[in-house]
Amino acid sequence: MISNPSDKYRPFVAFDRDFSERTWPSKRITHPPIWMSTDLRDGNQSLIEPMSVERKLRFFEQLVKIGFKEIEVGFPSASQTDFDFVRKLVDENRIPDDVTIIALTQSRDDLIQRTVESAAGAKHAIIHLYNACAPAFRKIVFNMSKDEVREIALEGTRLVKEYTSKHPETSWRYEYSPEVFSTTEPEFALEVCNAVTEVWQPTPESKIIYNLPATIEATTPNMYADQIEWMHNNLNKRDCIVLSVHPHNDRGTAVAAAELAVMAGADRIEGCLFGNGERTGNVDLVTLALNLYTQGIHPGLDFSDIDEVRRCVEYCNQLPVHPRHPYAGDLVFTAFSGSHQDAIKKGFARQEPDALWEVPYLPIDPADLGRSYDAVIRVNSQSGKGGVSYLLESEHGLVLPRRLQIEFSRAIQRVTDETGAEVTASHVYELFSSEYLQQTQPWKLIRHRITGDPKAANGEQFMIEVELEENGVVRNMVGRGDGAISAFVQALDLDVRIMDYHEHAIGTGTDTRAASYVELRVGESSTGFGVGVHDDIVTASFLAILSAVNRHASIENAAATADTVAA
Ligand SMILES: CC(=O)SCCNC(=O)CCNC(=O)[C@H](O)C(C)(C)COP(=O)(O)OP(=O)(O)OC[C@H]1O[C@@H](n2cnc3c(N)ncnc32)[C@H](O)[C@@H]1OP(=O)(O)O
Ligand SMILES: CC(C)C(=O)C(=O)O
Repeated sequence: MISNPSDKYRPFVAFDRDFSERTWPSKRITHPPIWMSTDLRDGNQSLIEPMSVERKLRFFEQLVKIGFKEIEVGFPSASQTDFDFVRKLVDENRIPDDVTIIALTQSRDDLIQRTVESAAGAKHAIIHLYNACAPAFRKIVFNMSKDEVREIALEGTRLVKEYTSKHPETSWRYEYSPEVFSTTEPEFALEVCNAVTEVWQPTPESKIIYNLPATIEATTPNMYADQIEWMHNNLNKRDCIVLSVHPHNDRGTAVAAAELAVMAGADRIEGCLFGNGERTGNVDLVTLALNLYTQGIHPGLDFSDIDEVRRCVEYCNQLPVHPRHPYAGDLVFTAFSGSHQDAIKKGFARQEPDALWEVPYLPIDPADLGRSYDAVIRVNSQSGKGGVSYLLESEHGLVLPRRLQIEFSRAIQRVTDETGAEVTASHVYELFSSEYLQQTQPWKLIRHRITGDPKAANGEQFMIEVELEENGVVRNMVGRGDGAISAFVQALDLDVRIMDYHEHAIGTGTDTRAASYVELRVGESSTGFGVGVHDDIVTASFLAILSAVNRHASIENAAATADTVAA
């Protein structure tokens, strides 16, 4: 990089005066624009390996399924593949009646003729003609004056009119793009478009499309919006015009540019799915459509199986969609960090099925896009109790009390810190199970029998006879209490106090099981949890007590071993 970039680059300025009449900043988008997919043309021409006819067909069918009514199908005069593809669509009646195909051409006689030939016979078709109008292109590419460049557009328009009139079986429309509009003087772009209007003679019933491309994105989206609003205000016969935009993403702001352009008066947007296209891409139509959806406006495009769309596009373009791509990436409905997981978990728990969407951190309900909640929360070293407990609850129905969540997430943290890797949902359960459910040393429950006597003295209403193993040795013990749990604790004859107790059912119907969580203090030690899961709720609570006692013993043993080693 050079030390003073202003020696090499100048800020782009569209107007040589302030465009103070702008109104777009206070506008809101209230309905979707007309969408035009240029995946099969602008998207295709940017690929390392352009699509075969088979891939193009598959893409076309996907676009129709999503709900596009305008689809640019290629640059038929550029290659036999493109020409054959368009003919195949027409000859094999593959274009639904409510879909209009678009074919792009340079403004050259032979190319226009072949383009019209490719689409002739379709029910509805648009011939899209372009020529670059920006100063650098006039000087470098064409070496022409403004008048000569305007004449390229007018001559092309006359030829499109002439050749299309020979095929009245097709309902033709016309689209003109002053290519590189983004860096063209607005007055000149206006002059060319108004002159084209005089030649084409559009009507309110049969409108012309003026597409104003940011062929190269040159400035901030607000300036593009100014350019669009100025054209919107000044074009002749505005009621006979569909005003279209075609933003590229050179500065990474194509989506914003398109949105502001719609606020500024654009009726239509051209772009590609997931932002494929020349260099940094065309504007991403998926993001635009779903941005609208999250504002409560149906875009008229259906992305309710976004993974299927993504797979199709990846196959056809032979390019991956980034894992963080808005709405569609593999990781966009996944939270790794603890506070995000905690908030998402709480959000899901409170979200009513038909209420306004309010889950923190998730701008859209993944289910609306056919994504599942399962992938929402994943656990690594950045995760806290929220993610861990969400996985146990969603996968295994275990609703951990808050202090147990904290206790167990420390165990997970130790593993993720050691490995540096993500812990899968099944690994979380394995760790939980070995930490709490499979602790059978020193105590293991064999069987028990409880009898109750309501007339017995206080604290003696329940009697338990319990068979246990202590370090593999069978022991039969008896205890009494005012409940089954206190009777069991008495039978154990250990210095333990139950500090907290929770229980809940897992599942419904005949498959219902019970989970018990016990927070227990042994002697004067700090408290620790135990968990029991069983078909019978009383047995689950005994298992939870033994789990807590056994965990305490194993922690003590580990500490004693560490002391011995240190000594
Ligand atoms: C921004 C965009 O995406 S625009 C679309 C771009 N896409 C493509 O170009 C892909 C398909 N194109 C092609 O395959 C070829 O360009 C073809 C087949 C259309 C034409 O090929 P060629 O005849 O070899 O011409 P080439 O592509 O080199 O174009 C350059 C010539 O066309 C002229 N030209 C460029 N654009 C236009 C235009 N829109 N209208 C008229 N003439 C044009 C140039 O001034 C140049 O003329 P010159 O040879 O007299 O100097
Ligand atoms: C032909 C035009 C619309 C184009 O693709 C562009 O300017 O990017």
